[in-house]
Amino acid sequence: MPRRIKLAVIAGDGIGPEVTAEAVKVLKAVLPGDVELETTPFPFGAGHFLETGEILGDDDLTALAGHDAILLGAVGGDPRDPRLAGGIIERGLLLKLRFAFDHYVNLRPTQLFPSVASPLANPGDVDFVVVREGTEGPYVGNGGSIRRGTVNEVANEVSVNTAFGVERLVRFGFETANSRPAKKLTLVHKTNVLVHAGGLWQRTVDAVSGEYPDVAVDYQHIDAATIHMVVNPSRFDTIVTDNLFGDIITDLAAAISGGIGLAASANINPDGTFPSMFEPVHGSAPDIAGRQLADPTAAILSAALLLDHLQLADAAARVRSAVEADLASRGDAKRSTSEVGDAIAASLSRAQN
Ligand SMILES: NC(=O)c1ccc[n+]([C@@H]2O[C@H](COP(=O)([O-])OP(=O)(O)OC[C@H]3O[C@@H](n4cnc5c(N)ncnc54)[C@H](O)[C@@H]3O)[C@@H](O)[C@H]2O)c1
Ligand SMILES: CC(C)[C@H](C(=O)O)[C@@H](O)C(=O)O
Ligand SMILES: [Mg+2]
Repeated sequence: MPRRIKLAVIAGDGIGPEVTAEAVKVLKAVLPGDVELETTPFPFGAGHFLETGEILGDDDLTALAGHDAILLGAVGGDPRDPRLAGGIIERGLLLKLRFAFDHYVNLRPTQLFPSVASPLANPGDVDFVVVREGTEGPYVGNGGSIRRGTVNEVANEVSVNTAFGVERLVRFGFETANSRPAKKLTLVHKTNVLVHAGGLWQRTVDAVSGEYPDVAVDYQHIDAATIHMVVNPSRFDTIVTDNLFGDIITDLAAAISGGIGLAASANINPDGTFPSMFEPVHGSAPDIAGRQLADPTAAILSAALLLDHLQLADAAARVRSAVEADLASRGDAKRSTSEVGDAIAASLSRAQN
């Protein structure tokens, strides 16, 4: 019996459909003959909301939950569109998925491939992974505003950090660090100012570190971490951090390692109760959408993370090698989104035969 993978595909908005098509193409090219890929498209996104008024209902969550994994392109429209104000898509769709499916690990690997130029003069060996918490922090929606629109307005956005949530993330961080050659974990936070949340994170790292004697532990404040990431990124191996710091630092990580078009991510539910979701770090890029200008590499590398998650490590490694070879072969000539996907898929199909 061939193994069947049921993949839900939320192509989304802007460049989402363009890059997702290439990721699916690559998945089809790399999967061994005894693995069948069944993709089911879901229309969610800003465009779907504007057409139908629907964002993501309970029935939709039930339908998605019946899949082995979710591949997402990007969602979100023009930030100036008043109909999309208040993060209606980001909160009502993307974060709702991450929260409903308990994607408490947001894994964002950063690697400077040998042939890729970094804006840093001396990047050194850039190879680290950010283990970002995905279901807590200031993202939970615990906030509000009083006297809205007046000069006396007061707005709150409370960061929620639970012992349960921090510990499970920190444990995943130590497992990740322990599995990597450098075995180094850096907690990134702001313990000098956010003393309550920071204290919980620091105490949790201290407590769990006792179980991982081979992992060296370091700490950096988020502001200093941005300096180190630019001046000496090779000092990082595994970064453990909260939801918001992780969001910001992974855009910086992308920028130093070849750009946002190469940055992949995985929203993981490690115990497998719910499907994990794989998506590029980037957004829907309305400024370049619909013109085949987007680099699909981030989506393709996200598909490699999906393969890892489904225990298809060989296929994942082959996608990464094909991407590495493709990056090395890139000259000055601009290729379209589908030309990049075609080239990577073709090299995988050739290797298969
Ligand atoms: N996971 C997601 O769905 C996700 C993530 C981030 C932002 N968003 C949403 O996307 C919309 C646009 O957000 P933004 O402009 O802040 O960020 P963005 O990542 O969409 O774009 C930032 C810049 O990077 C460029 N870029 C992004 N992806 C690229 C690619 N694959 N190849 C080449 N260039 C690329 C864009 O052209 C733009 O100049 C917003 O609605 C935002 O909320 C969604
Ligand atoms: C669109 C937004 C909600 C999202 C986040 O902040 O997590 C994005 O920036 C990301 O990095 O995936
Ligand atoms: Mg982000």
